[in-house]
Amino acid sequence: MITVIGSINMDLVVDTTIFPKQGETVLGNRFETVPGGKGANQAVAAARLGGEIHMVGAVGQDGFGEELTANLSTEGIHTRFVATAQETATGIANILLYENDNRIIVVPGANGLVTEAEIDEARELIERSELVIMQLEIPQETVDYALRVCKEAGIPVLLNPAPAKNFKEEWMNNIAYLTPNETECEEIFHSEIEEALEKYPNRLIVTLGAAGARYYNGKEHVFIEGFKTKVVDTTGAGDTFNGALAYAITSGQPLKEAVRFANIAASLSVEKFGAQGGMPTLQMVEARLKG
Ligand SMILES: Nc1ncnc2c1ncn2[C@@H]1O[C@H](COP(=O)(O)OP(=O)(O)OP(=O)(O)O)[C@@H](O)[C@H]1O
Ligand SMILES: [K+]
Repeated sequence: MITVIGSINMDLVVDTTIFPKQGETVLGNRFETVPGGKGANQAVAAARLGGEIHMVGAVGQDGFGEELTANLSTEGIHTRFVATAQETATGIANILLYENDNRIIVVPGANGLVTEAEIDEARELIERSELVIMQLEIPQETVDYALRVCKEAGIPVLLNPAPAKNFKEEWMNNIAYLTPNETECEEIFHSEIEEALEKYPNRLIVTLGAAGARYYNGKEHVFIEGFKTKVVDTTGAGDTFNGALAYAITSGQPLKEAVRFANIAASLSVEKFGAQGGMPTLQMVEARLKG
């Protein structure tokens, strides 16, 4: 059983060919609301593969909150510890798609109210988990506290350090697996990737986009190649990688196989639109692994 402690957002996606200047109004092409937030996305990725997943987080007392909680339940995720905050709205990400790139404004809302009290409430659940997954879209103090709770209980933590600016290197003592992409790795360790990897053998796994992922096994650098595929939308690739890595590790796969499994799962996710849209089932990953 895996517990995910993290963010739950509604992504408000606007696709436009004209970008407004200050004070200007333009007409966009398309608008969609899609469930997101790194916490929820990683929970969905692991659940699609068949993992038993509990989510710890918060939404507001509004329509988006209801919709997002229902979405998690539909994916088979336990939501008993998804709190409904009275004081603030559900977290949102306002995503503007423009000229094959994006501009994003995140309003954390209820995600900012995932506090130590919520961790205490879920403590019994956390202590029963085989693995806890976290990211950095909830308050830093909460991550700090949850890491200490997990350390005391001997529960391994997989931490996806995004956004990287919220990471503290002292946390490494309490982290079993850290999964930055290359930019995040440099931002966190202020050194060459090789040097950081050698400092944390079998614990620091750096994702390399289409190229796959790498880590250091104590003797040599290990590169696990990505699976070449036709990309539709890479949103959610990192989240799929993390959810799948957690699932594979708790299924008893050695690190090398687990990273290969996560690469394959993430390669399937980039073939479809949206963060959660392309997250694969176990059968889909196994079929691609067999080639
Ligand atoms: N174009 C691609 N083709 C195949 N696999 C991909 C591609 N892009 C990403 N992946 C897979 O997704 C994983 C995570 O990608 P990446 O290193 O870009 O992380 P990220 O920056 O956190 O992703 P994102 O923020 O886009 O979700 C990679 O390790 C790889 O397995
Ligand atoms: K996708």
